[in-house]
Amino acid sequence: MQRPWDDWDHILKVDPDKDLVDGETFEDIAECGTDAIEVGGTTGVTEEKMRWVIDGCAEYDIPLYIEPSNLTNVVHADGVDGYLVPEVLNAGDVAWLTGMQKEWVRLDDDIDWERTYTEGYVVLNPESSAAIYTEANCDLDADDVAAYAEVGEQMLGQEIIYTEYSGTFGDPEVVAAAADALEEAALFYGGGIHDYDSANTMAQYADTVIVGDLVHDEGVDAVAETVEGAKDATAATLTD
Ligand SMILES: CC(C)=CCC/C(C)=C/CC/C(C)=C/CC/C(C)=C/COP(=O)(O)OP(=O)(O)O
Ligand SMILES: O=P(O)(O)OC[C@@H](O)CO
Ligand SMILES: [Mg+2]
Repeated sequence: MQRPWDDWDHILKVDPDKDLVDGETFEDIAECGTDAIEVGGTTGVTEEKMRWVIDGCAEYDIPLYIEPSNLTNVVHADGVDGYLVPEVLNAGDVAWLTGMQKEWVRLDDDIDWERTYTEGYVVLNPESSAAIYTEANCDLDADDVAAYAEVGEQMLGQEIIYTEYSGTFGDPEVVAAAADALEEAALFYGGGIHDYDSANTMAQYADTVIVGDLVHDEGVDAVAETVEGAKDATAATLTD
């Protein structure tokens, strides 16, 4: 079955709690070459801030997905193409696997299941907000991460496994092990991608790389380089 992310090599994750670089606009963001925009962040994301980004990006012809981090930042608005809901496979508290999801389903009467997908996260940077909030067990070696990826796909039916090193560049061997463990599920990688080479390295293993803080810290030209790195890795795989 065709999935929206099948052709995505690169996602730009915009954090509504962070500013754009001075002088840059949502139009610049939409046109930086990325395949899709995911809107989300762990801390400080309110409905109002979420709407600011969604409204800013909605008019451009690029897939726009909300990645909620809590119940209050799921926004239904024109221009939103869908929802990518985290399920943290290595969370220390089951609230981050099924608890918040249960509350969302209980309280939101407008969930469009046709456009709602889940991401089976393995959170791997113990210093990230995501790890701290979810009390994730990040003390995992490559075999552990590969096993989580397999559990996610084979036992929990996840179509996306997301190796998440938010804020720091991860270990390519760990990401490679996760890639080897998957059959059909897509492997997402995010964390610390900041230039052509870092994107190119992880895109050799991951189906899709996600770039976050770079857009807020350095801007769209730096992001465009990472798009190139990711696309070149995919092209090299196709000609192998
Ligand atoms: C069901 C609903 C409505 C929500 C589910 C919420 C869940 C399970 C969230 C899981 C973990 C999480 C907080 C994911 C958000 C995505 C993410 C990891 C964003 C990156 O955040 P960081 O870079 O760690 O934090 P900053 O915001 O500080 O940059
Ligand atoms: O901000 P960075 O480190 O690029 O991480 C991207 C993304 O995986 C965060 O959820
Ligand atoms: Mg971040």
